Amino acid sequence: MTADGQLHTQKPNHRLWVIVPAAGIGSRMQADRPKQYLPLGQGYVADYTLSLLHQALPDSQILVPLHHQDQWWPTLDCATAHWLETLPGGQERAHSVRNALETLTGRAQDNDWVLVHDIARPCVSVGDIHHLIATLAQHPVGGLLAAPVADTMKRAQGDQQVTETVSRDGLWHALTPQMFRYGLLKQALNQAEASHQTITDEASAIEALGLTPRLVTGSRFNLKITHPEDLTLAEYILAARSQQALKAQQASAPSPIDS
Ligand SMILES: Nc1ccn([C@@H]2O[C@H](COP(=O)(O)OP(=O)(O)OP(=O)(O)O)[C@@H](O)[C@H]2O)c(=O)n1
Ligand SMILES: C[C@](O)(CO)[C@H](O)COP(=O)(O)O
Repeated sequence: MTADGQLHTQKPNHRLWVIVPAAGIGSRMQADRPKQYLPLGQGYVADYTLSLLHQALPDSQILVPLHHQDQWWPTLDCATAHWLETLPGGQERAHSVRNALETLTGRAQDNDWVLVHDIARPCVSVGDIHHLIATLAQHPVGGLLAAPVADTMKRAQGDQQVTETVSRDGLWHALTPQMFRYGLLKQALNQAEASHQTITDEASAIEALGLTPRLVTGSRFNLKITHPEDLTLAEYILAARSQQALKAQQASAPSPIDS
């Protein structure tokens, strides 16, 4: 990784592998198909996420754990891309990530970085991905994109009666990508599995080893599509981003008097 934070993946001893867990069924979305295959913009949710990751990390292989009954993957524009490989997912997200790490046995070295990003987060930006990689370049543990909690947080009983207000001081929303070294992440997830620990992100498995992942501030636009209204939000975010890109392109284009 060079000083400019760009990851120039040289030969095997400084590789960055990308894992995109995509074996969920999106039950909370209440749609007729898994949410990663719902239409978004000009394509599907999965198309956006995968093509953005490839744009950010063109030299990295992207491993995509899929549900064993996934019938939609072949409909993606990028399904046959050489930089992608699919593999069987698992019962939980952590199992899907573990399966991908197993696939890398004999290919990845312990010191290689592994970046894990939800397929359900199509609005992540290239800038945030590069910022995460640059910030963690020399970090001994690794870390994750995160956004500080801005709302007052309440805890409630099952009937939504408030039981307490939870201090938001030091509270962050864990986002993805999350990035750790191959050997450590494999050890952490295997340990979590062996101790029957329920984990919902890679960082919590690392924390269970007594280590301290680094939070890297990321955009709140990097939402995880989970409930129906999230898809509408994602449409707005991507539309605004392409509008910004168009304006920037127009601003940098030579005006007629320049030519
Ligand atoms: N066994 C699983 C479960 C989830 N995921 C992936 O993990 C990410 C985050 O999970 P979540 O948002 O919970 O997705 P789903 O499990 O599909 O959603 P739900 O919990 O509503 O069913 C998603 O990209 C999902 O595809 C996975 O690879 N393997
Ligand atoms: C990994 C994650 O996106 C970080 O916020 C989140 O934990 C995934 O949780 P899910 O229940 O699998 O959506």
